[in-house]
Amino acid sequence: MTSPGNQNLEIGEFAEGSEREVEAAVSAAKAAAPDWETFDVDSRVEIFQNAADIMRDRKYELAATVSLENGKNRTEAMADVDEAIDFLDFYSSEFERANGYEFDTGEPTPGQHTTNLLRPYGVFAVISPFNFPMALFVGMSAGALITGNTVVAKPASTTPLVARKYVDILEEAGLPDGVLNLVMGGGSDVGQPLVEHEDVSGVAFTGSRGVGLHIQESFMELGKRGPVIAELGGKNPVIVSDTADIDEAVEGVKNGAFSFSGQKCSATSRVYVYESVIDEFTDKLVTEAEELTIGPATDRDTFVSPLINDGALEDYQEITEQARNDGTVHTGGNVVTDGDLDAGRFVEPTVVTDIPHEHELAREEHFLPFVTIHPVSGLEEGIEKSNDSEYGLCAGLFSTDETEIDHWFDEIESGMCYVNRNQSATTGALVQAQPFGGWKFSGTTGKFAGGYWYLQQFMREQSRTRVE
Ligand SMILES: NC(=O)c1ccc[n+]([C@@H]2O[C@H](COP(=O)([O-])OP(=O)(O)OC[C@H]3O[C@@H](n4cnc5c(N)ncnc54)[C@H](O)[C@@H]3O)[C@@H](O)[C@H]2O)c1
Ligand SMILES: N[C@@H](CCC=O)C(=O)O
Repeated sequence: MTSPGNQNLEIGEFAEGSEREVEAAVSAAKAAAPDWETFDVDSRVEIFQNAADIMRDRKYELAATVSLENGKNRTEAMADVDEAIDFLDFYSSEFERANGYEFDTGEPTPGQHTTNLLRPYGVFAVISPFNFPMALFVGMSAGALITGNTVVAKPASTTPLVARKYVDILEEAGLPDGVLNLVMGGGSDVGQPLVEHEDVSGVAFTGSRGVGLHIQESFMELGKRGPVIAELGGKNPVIVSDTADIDEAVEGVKNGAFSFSGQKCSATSRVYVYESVIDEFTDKLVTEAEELTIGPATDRDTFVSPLINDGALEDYQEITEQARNDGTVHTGGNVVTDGDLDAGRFVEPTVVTDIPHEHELAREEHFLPFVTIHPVSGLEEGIEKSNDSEYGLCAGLFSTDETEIDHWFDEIESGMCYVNRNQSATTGALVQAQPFGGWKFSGTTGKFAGGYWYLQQFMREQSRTRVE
């Protein structure tokens, strides 16, 4: 494997698993499950707290690995590692606070004594995407493991190294053999047989809508009864009102649309701007986009980093060509090959107008530095168009009118809702403070990662009554 920003730089050679490795991994996870369930709350929590400490000590090395392997710039790579540590800290403290989800429910009638508890399902498959190779791999697998399941985990085929490092960290932190099993490889060679394996009871998946729904359907068809906890894509809308501070809105949309080159499920992708301010907003966004530094992920001042693979580069060329034909490209639309950049997959941040609301460029998730701007007559039209999507992940509003803000919070169909956030209009949720998940086709459970109702999904309830 090579680095997305420099294809002359070898990251390493990695195993490509198949059904045989899946079989061995599931069998190890199944064998380890009974013992792992008997670990008490404190012993389990201690392992994940140890892992968080090790990651804090190795933060710069891990972030550098993320940068080289998946092309995140320095800030984004550090945030990825920080988020992983936050997941470990938060899930540990939550599991501890809930006493492992075991409650004494008292004496329903004299002589009877009852407890109510949540118990693990058994073996979970954890399948993660390339774009948060540390945070999402760590977060999902920690959710499954701390609740007493054993895990077979498959990272994205483009980011195996970060996953390997985390598995080693957990081993060093005290996780017993067989509790977490890593199988590297592709979606159809490893992911699909893993999901379909008869001893896999539940799946935690983050990735595209198509793959996530396919996993859910496979589970149903096979008559499996455990959960498919899937976090899927987004087509995240932002409304800019005529009462907004336009400079703040431009800053928020620029950061939301172009950080990590738009390769975030939370990326800002369509902006509905009141007609009276759309020209000012567009001109300023174009100026800002043109000032962004495009470069290797590890360079200190790089903002726009490379695309993950050749497929993404081809998609970029295709959609920008379509935008030229069907709309107006104000800036961007080109592959960047200046100097050393021809060794990587670099592209310009792209701002487009005159694309009809119904156009697929304004409806499909592209996962690229590409944003469309659309005029609206006011808040109602902005909300109607924002909600007219099969996705419901993140949304933003820029307005200084309290009535508009309250109305938008009530009406917007979205998991994460941000008002006047110049840091980013739609990206950058923090674990625990801003739990992350999607409505509609952006997720399957309505419960959010890094939130107070996440861990329970990995467990099933049991009521125990004993007559004394
Ligand atoms: N909602 C969220 O929290 C969130 C977070 C990050 C990324 N995403 C989404 O992830 C997508 C981008 O990541 P990606 O390109 O890695 O996604 P992807 O769906 O292509 O791949 C995700 C994972 O699924 C595996 N996979 C592929 N086919 C499979 C199959 N048939 N069975 C089982 N596993 C299979 C892949 O190998 C990879 O490990 C975007 O759609 C983005 O919105 C969502
Ligand atoms: N949690 C991240 C997005 C994860 C998906 O790509 C954010 O809030 O930006």
